[in-house]
Amino acid sequence: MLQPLRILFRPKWMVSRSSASYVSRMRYLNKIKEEDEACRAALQSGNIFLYHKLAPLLRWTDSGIYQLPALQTKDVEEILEKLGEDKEMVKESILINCTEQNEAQFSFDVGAIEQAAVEELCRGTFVDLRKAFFLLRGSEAPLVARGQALLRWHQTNGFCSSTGQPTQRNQSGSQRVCHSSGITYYPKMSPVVIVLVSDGKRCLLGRQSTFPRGMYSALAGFCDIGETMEEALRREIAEEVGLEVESIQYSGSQHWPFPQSSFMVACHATVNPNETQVSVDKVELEDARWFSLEEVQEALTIKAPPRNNKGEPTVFWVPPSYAIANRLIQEWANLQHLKS
Ligand SMILES: NC(=O)C1=CN([C@@H]2O[C@H](COP(=O)(O)OP(=O)(O)OC[C@H]3O[C@@H](n4cnc5c(N)ncnc54)[C@H](O)[C@@H]3O)[C@@H](O)[C@H]2O)C=CC1
Ligand SMILES: [Mg+2]
Repeated sequence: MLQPLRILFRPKWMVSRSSASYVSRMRYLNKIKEEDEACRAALQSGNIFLYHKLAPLLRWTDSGIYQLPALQTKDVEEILEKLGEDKEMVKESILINCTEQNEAQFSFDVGAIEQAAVEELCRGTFVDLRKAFFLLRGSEAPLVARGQALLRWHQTNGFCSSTGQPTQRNQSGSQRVCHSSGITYYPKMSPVVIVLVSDGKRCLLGRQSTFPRGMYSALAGFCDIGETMEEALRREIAEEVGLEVESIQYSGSQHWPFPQSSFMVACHATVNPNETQVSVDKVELEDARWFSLEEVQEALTIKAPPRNNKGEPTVFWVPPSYAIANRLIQEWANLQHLKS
């Protein structure tokens, strides 16, 4: 049922980049991920993003977005010393990526230290990622989310679920081992399918009661263990809106940090235009309904929805551009134009 991959969107990395530099960067990253000594050396000259109880340190800019300050390891050591902490703590940093100049990037949670003191020394603020995510630059948002996801995973996997003994991380933080049982634990994501259903003329969007007022999104659901992505997609649509999909086309994927790490696999799907009667599962969704191209186009133009005096949005709007749901909706609208 899954149709062959067709590139609807051209990711930025496909545009023009020398493959040699990409290959050498990935090999370097893999080396420092796997080899403790190499990772310790990379940390010496690396960049660190600070978090406080998982809230990233950010700076508000004049252009109305947050900027992610990258601190040098020696700066973080200095801050720790100024605050009377052991500078060796910096070795707890977790490797998240490396720049095109092969500078390793790490995340480090200073949750045990007084928040305001660190904020003052760093000239930034620790902001809840839910509030900051859509106010970050497109290149920085995935990095912040990845750093947070890895820190959260380490903070919640300190003990072996088989023996109850403490687990030990490697230097990069790419795994944790229980030496008593020999079990190795790796950071985990939950696979989720997200799908934009179309009947050929309209698309189906739904909202959960927890969504901000007026916001509708593509339908999504966690994959059950042992399921293929296609099976999960078919089941979720049947469960949530009582429809049976006829065809599926893969679009793209995204790491999504909320509420925890999900691996979002985004697809388009079609239903029989003669069988479009929606029956909403009210436990999962507050509402789901068909939207015309005109309605969707209007919603796609809204950057920040107008709000009433209680601060609630007053119009129909869709998730912002970083959310893969937005990309699905945009692709669907583009396709309708090509058809007409
Ligand atoms: N990036 C994007 O554009 C969008 C992302 N999403 C994300 O997709 C995810 C899944 O969507 P839902 O409709 O909520 O899923 P869903 O339809 O599977 O319902 C959620 C329920 O599934 C169960 N569940 C099963 N496995 C779970 C797991 N590993 N983690 C948490 N709950 C699990 C829980 O009972 C939970 O209440 C959400 O985390 C949401 O944030 C949703 C829409 C847009
Ligand atoms: Mg759902």
